Amino acid sequence: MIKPIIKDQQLLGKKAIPTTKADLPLANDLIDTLNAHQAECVGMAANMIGVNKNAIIARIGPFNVVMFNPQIIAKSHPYQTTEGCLSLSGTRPTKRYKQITVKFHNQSWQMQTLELMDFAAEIVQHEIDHCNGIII
Ligand SMILES: CSCC[C@H](NC=O)C(=O)O
Repeated sequence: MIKPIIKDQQLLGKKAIPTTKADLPLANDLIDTLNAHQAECVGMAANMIGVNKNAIIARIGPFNVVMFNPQIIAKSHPYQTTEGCLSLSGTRPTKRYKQITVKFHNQSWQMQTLELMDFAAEIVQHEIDHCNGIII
């Protein structure tokens, strides 16, 4: 189901609760809501759709990749960039890493590890920040 986007900075400032297998259906709302905003958005965290759980979605090339309890286990090549967010007006400067390795439970609740670079890595870092209550 398409959910409204949360803009309340106090709600978005909370650290997300770890997900369990019971949270798998959340993937459908993340996919539907991201698809509804595909013109202006490349990723979302569950708290942006009103669910304070540790889950994100990222558009990686043609794929919508849902990650439960994503964790960055390696990162390299820091750089400065500027990002915007559906939950925020304007843009803000931030530090990101060009290359990351992220570990997560996928939509079959299997542990998966992905190495990501450039924009895909940037999206995942942005969404994991949301799960930690950090908005850019
Ligand atoms: C480059 S990272 C930006 C991610 C952002 N999504 C919001 O959480 C968006 O604009 O889609």
